[in-house]
Amino acid sequence: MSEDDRFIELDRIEKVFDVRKKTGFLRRERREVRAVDSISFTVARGEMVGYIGPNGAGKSTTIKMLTGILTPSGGRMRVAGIDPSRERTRLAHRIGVVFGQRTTLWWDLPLIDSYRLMHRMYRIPDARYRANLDRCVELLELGDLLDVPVRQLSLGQRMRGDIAAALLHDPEVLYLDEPTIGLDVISKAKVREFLKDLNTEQGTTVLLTTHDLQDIEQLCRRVMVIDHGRLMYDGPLTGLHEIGDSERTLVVDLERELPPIEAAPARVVRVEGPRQWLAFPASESAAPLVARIASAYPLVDLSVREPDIEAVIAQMYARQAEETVS
Ligand SMILES: Nc1ncnc2c1ncn2[C@@H]1O[C@H](COP(=O)(O)OP(=O)(O)OP(=O)(O)O)[C@@H](O)[C@H]1O
Repeated sequence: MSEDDRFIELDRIEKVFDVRKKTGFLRRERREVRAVDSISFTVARGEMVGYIGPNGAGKSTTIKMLTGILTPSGGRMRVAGIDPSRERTRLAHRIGVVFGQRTTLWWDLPLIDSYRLMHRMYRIPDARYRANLDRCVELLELGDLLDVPVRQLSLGQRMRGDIAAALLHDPEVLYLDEPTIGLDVISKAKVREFLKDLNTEQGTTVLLTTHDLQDIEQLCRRVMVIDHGRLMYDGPLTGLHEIGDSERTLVVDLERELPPIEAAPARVVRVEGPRQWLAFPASESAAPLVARIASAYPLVDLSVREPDIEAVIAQMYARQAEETVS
């Protein structure tokens, strides 16, 4: 494996928090929280990977370790050849971070002043700063916002401002923690479009944490699923359907109301007038089923619906929980 193939590398990384809880007047109970539990993965230079999981799964803790904010309790980690917790400042010049729930911009200053401060803090060469700022202002449509104090920006405007701030120093890696949270549909589309271009045109490596599965569907070919600090899945988004053992749905419009269609292994799950919904295993090909129904029933229209990823993940967690109990 070349250096570029292991641009981000985690080898059995752990993070254990020591939590002290008050249980009485003078009594405190110590408890260990294993937020990240022996996680290993590599991300190649230029990849865009989704990092998903339920609340408290360990996503933010992983990202904080990748930036050097937190030191792992065990394991080995490298980002662009650098050990994040040992050389946090050196790494800072090579990575950009956007935390959707928190801004890195100066609240009371006009947007442009935050950028000027970052220009100096990161010692970005003037020409590069100008070029990056111009590109971000154009693509993220920030032109009219540069003189507005950050606190007056809408959430979507602020998020675009934060993304630009993370990119002024030309980072090779961008970590995004919930970049579309709370945004309206149009702002989400703008942010996604920008990230897609950034990845394909600039070759920026992106690790994306999100609860919005459309972010993943539209941006990432590879997805990692984490739960209880453990990596449960690492592969293409389409593979999640398979391991979720999920079903696809055939929506059939008939010429008139008829008794439920018989077409095993598909089964009718809903009927509304002449429209019937049939569920069938996602692993089965739809073509023979469609052909059989078309030859035996008076069809007007027909469509296949893919399983909902959210449902697939929920199913995956449920199965994992069952396995733990049994
Ligand atoms: N500083 C801390 N001290 C103690 N426990 C912590 C600390 N930070 C996180 N945890 C715990 O570690 C676990 C993982 O938290 P983390 O924030 O990484 O999850 P997450 O996947 O990012 O969740 P969310 O989607 O809700 O942001 C949780 O049980 C959390 O309570």
